[in-house]
Amino acid sequence: MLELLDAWVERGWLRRIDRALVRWLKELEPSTPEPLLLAAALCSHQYGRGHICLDLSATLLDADATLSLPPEGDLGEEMPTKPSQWLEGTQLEGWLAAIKGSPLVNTEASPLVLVENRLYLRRNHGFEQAVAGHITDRLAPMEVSPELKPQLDALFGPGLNWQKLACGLAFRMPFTIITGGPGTGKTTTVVRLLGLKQQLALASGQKLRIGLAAPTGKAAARLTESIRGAVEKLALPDAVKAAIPVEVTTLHKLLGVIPQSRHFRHHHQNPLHLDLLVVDEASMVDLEMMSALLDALPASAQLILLGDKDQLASVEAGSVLGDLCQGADLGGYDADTQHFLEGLCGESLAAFTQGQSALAQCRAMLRVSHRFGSDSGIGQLARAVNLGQSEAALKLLRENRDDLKLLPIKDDGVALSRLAIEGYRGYLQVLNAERSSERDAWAAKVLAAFGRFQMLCALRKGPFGVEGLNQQIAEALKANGQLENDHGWYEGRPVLVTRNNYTLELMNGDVGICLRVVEADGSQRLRVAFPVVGGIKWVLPSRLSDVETVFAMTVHKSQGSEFDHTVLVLPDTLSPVLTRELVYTGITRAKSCFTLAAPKLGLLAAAVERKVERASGLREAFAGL
Ligand SMILES: Nc1ncnc2c1ncn2[C@@H]1O[C@H](COP(=O)(O)OP(=O)(O)OP(=O)(O)O)[C@@H](O)[C@H]1O
Repeated sequence: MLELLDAWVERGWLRRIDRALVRWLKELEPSTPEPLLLAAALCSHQYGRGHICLDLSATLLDADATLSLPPEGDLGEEMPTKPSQWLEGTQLEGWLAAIKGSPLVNTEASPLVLVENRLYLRRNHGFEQAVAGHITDRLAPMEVSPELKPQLDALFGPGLNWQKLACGLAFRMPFTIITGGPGTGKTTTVVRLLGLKQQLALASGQKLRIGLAAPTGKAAARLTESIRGAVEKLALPDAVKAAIPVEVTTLHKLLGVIPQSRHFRHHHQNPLHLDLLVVDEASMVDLEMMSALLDALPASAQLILLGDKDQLASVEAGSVLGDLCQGADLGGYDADTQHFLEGLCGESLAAFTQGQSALAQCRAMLRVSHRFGSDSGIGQLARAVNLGQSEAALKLLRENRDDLKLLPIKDDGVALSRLAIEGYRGYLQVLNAERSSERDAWAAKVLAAFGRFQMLCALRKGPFGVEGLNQQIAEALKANGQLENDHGWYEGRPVLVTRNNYTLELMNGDVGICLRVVEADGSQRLRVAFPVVGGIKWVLPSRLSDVETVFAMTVHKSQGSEFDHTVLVLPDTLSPVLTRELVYTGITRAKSCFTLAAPKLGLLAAAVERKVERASGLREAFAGL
């Protein structure tokens, strides 16, 4: 087995760390049967791809597809034995028996845990148990005042309105999930909710300690902006408005990062001082972070998660929001919740009682987009993609609507370069035209203009990956006289921070632009301007190590951001990362115009028809409740 794993590592099929785990297990227990060693290697490999566990029965059905082996493009001769070949003839019962019999599994502090057909690395099982446990503790309904209906009617108007019902659920349940697509009013709803809750608390002589958090700095900045706008619009006394926080922090900052460690300052022994916490962009929160967050939240504090369940799952392992929102389209309300919600809206909700579960009682799905009306191309395209209707999606893209464009691209890259030159012209013009403005104001204008256009792509490598596209676009802008240079540090270079830097207080996902500034002594120097709450942070390029040029950005990195015009560049071959969730996330980053640039249109259909599910036991954890 170890030789086989060596061959897989050499081929790039398996990570070194997966093999190291297996070697360690064999050292711990030299008599470990090979089927368990294989399962451990695959389990570790799956974890690297975002899965919380290895589903053994799914693996037996299609081992190579489950692990997407061999990687794209590996057509070499003399293939090593594939997992499917090694497992040929293996029955689930036999595999489970070999796993269960080992002291490495399901014994005290054993490195592996088996639950039904799911094999976990112990720490992942721990995180999953912790998340399920903390949420289960928050599923008991609270008493609701009869005054709630008129109060909600005053905020949302009479009748059936999912925003109102979401708000109602958040008065009834200590844990609430509000999910919905772009512009369905998640922020609006939660701000009205916070206004009402704080108003009631202040009237009874208390003040709620409210926290607002998002997974990345970019998402936090965007949310701060939209919450501030929504609070201003509230028809509430100034004293109440002043008691609603508008500043959103990152989850890392909220929990208190301890540098060089996986631990946080806040945990169950040093909980957060909060009565209510709202976490936006919850689809980006991975299982480990969710576990840390719930551990740090006092039992008395209410938690509200906001997010779009159909977006890509977190970059790190897990698909917490997706798992918790399984079946949310159906409603799934039991008789008590149905009665409560019908009392609030005065209409029958009998159509929303299928698929009942304990979790469904604290979930509301917002169903009407206020940003994209029914005739909006972006809205219709997002819906078609979400439903897996690839033909309808293509038809919409071909209709040449104002807000949807289709750009077939050829090998020479000319069309794409032309689009980039056009798209990035705006911020480069602002950069030059506003140079004489005050320094921070200039940078703020350049950054705002840069945020109006963004190219997104699926992959990192290859001509249609982030590296190839960045190079191509920078070259095109330089050749067109818009940039002074196309490598190293140059004025106009937009950069993305790729790793949290606590010293500089820059977070993974932050975007800055390199500008030539005049120093106090009259000398000129390149500095990178980053938007921060209340101003601009200027950083010398030499202090920035983990950054990359961001004319093109992966869709993964774009989560939590929006751009007026978003271009999604598809690759020329089908890759495992190209999925419905990725295309949907790319489309929904667009505020007013979306362009699909594709060398092969057929790939759109293939991607849209492929929905990924990350293996985890979170759904099962709530199924029986
Ligand atoms: N009930 C409503 N009636 C009219 N307009 C609304 C309503 N709810 C929200 N809006 C408007 O729709 C827009 C989007 O709302 P909001 O930002 O709350 O949505 P969201 O779901 O948080 O969006 P996203 O997370 O995609 O940015 C805002 O301009 C908001 O003022």
